[in-house]
Amino acid sequence: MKRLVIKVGTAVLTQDGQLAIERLSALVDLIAKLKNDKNYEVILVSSGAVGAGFTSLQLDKTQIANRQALAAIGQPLLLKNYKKRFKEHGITCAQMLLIADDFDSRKRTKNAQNVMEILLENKILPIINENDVIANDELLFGDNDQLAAHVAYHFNADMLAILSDIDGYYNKNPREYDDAVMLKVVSSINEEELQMKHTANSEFATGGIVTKLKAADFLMKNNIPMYLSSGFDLTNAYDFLVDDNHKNGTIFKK
Ligand SMILES: Nc1ncnc2c1ncn2[C@@H]1O[C@H](COP(=O)(O)OP(=O)(O)O)[C@@H](O)[C@H]1O
Ligand SMILES: N[C@@H](CCC(=O)OP(=O)(O)O)C(=O)O
Repeated sequence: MKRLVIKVGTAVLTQDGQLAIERLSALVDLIAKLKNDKNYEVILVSSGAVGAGFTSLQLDKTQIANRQALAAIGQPLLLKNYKKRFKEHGITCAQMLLIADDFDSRKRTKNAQNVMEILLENKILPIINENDVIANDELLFGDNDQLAAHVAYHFNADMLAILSDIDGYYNKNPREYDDAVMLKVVSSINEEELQMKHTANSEFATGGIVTKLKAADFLMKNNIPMYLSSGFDLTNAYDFLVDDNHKNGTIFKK
């Protein structure tokens, strides 16, 4: 049986200060298809708590403690929406809030692994986010891309799929250069690419392309492939994840 981790970013889940419910629903439909039709085990890593929190309370999001408070407000809102839509497919959700440090502790990792196996055995959909309230450094410098990579590794996934606001990895930033070309298969990432400036495209996001490259680099070193594709238009994700047909999007694989 295949075990997939799917990570979705803030830009996909929010629009103009609101939750992008249509995109969230489309993501839910894709995951339901993978679980119900293909019998895959799926783990969802979802950003969007800070953005969702801002829909209820407009705190100054340049302050780290405010962003943490927004995450605390937004996380249940996000889960409420996921739960409602997954229920329409007969899927029950569970929430796991983790920070990078949790994977430094063997005991904590083992506890989380035990819980994960019980959830997956029972066909539950685990939804993971960073535990933003306590993850001070993470909110400033970290991101869910790398958390998702650690989730894929520690929970023995066969692949990580990142559904982003960009449809793949290009030889240069496609938002700055019209002649940028998508790299469909990437088998190594060099130091220079890993040191590029953080360039998150949405105001509530912390990632950017570099965090995706770091996630891919970590996974490639551990022989787990990563797929990067659009979370706005899921056509390519359906082709690849449901139909095993790599028409577009980037596969990072050694
Ligand atoms: N070489 C590149 N290929 C693709 N995207 C790039 C590249 N360089 C910079 N970017 C930027 O990275 C963004 C993706 O990161 P981000 O906005 O954080 O996505 P997400 O919200 O899905 O985590 C793209 O929208 C693009 O603006
Ligand atoms: N934990 C934060 C996510 C921050 C983050 O990594 O965002 P993104 O770069 O869009 O994946 C939240 O839920 O708002």
